[in-house]
Amino acid sequence: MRRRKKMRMKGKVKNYIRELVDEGKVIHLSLFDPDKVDESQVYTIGKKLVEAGTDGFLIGGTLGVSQEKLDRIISTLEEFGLPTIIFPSNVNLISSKADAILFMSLLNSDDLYYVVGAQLVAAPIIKKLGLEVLPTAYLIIGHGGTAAHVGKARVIPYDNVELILAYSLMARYMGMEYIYLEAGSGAPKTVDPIAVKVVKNNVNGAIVIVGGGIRDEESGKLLANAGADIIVTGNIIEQDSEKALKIIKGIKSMRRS
Ligand SMILES: CC(C)=CCC/C(C)=C/CC/C(C)=C/CC/C(C)=C/COP(=O)(O)OP(=O)(O)O
Ligand SMILES: O=P(O)(O)OC[C@@H](O)CO
Ligand SMILES: [Mg+2]
Repeated sequence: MRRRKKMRMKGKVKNYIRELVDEGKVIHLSLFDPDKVDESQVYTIGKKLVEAGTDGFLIGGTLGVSQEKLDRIISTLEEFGLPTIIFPSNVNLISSKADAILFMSLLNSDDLYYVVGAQLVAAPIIKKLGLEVLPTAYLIIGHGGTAAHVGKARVIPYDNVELILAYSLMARYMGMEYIYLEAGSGAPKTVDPIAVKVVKNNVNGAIVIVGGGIRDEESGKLLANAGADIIVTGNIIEQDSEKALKIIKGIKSMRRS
């Protein structure tokens, strides 16, 4: 594989995503959880994911993420010249090595800390580090997983499309540009494609990210067809990287009309 020239994506991630979306492409982002991944495998797995067509990397986890390991994993993934985007669970996951951060607010949390508290503490640090900010509404739906527990989320039922849409509209009206519909890492079921379709069709100008429990090509394509702009997979990369490559290839073969 021709190594993409090592272009710094700092400050260019938002445009990179927007261009891919405008070209009618469905974006795939590979999630590396520093607490779960074997560091010696990061380059090898990353290389396979890039060859399969992944568009960039999310790096983050809920528990057990040390700053040192986070930095080392980001630096390794930087080699591929694709965006490295922090997927934070708390303020300890801010690293100058990354190109951007999903500046997430867990809008359906019962704890203000996860709505505006962590964000308040993080903001001046992000400014100092010059990290590009992707303003994101993080909505935990259905199963929720570790993130729901840690983030004290009042999980939105899978089938409550009306509520998912209301949260998404609220987020957009507050100026957020990305809406992350999260079923939770390792969820037994993904977010419902119907919910994705309703959000994509009704929330003007938002980039819709979908993740949680996507374990096969079929579900990846279903969610992409329903309107997801960005598909995220994490656990399947850790558990069955061959399957992860299939999911990526399936998504990357799609073109929006
Ligand atoms: C903006 C900043 C710096 C912090 C706030 C971030 C927020 C809103 C956190 C609240 C919700 C939360 C705990 C999000 C975690 C997102 C995440 C890293 C999910 C990935 O989950 P995994 O850690 O991979 O799950 P498992 O390890 O259980 O598979
Ligand atoms: O690990 P999976 O289930 O792919 O989920 C990805 C991401 O949405 C987790 O927060
Ligand atoms: Mg984790």
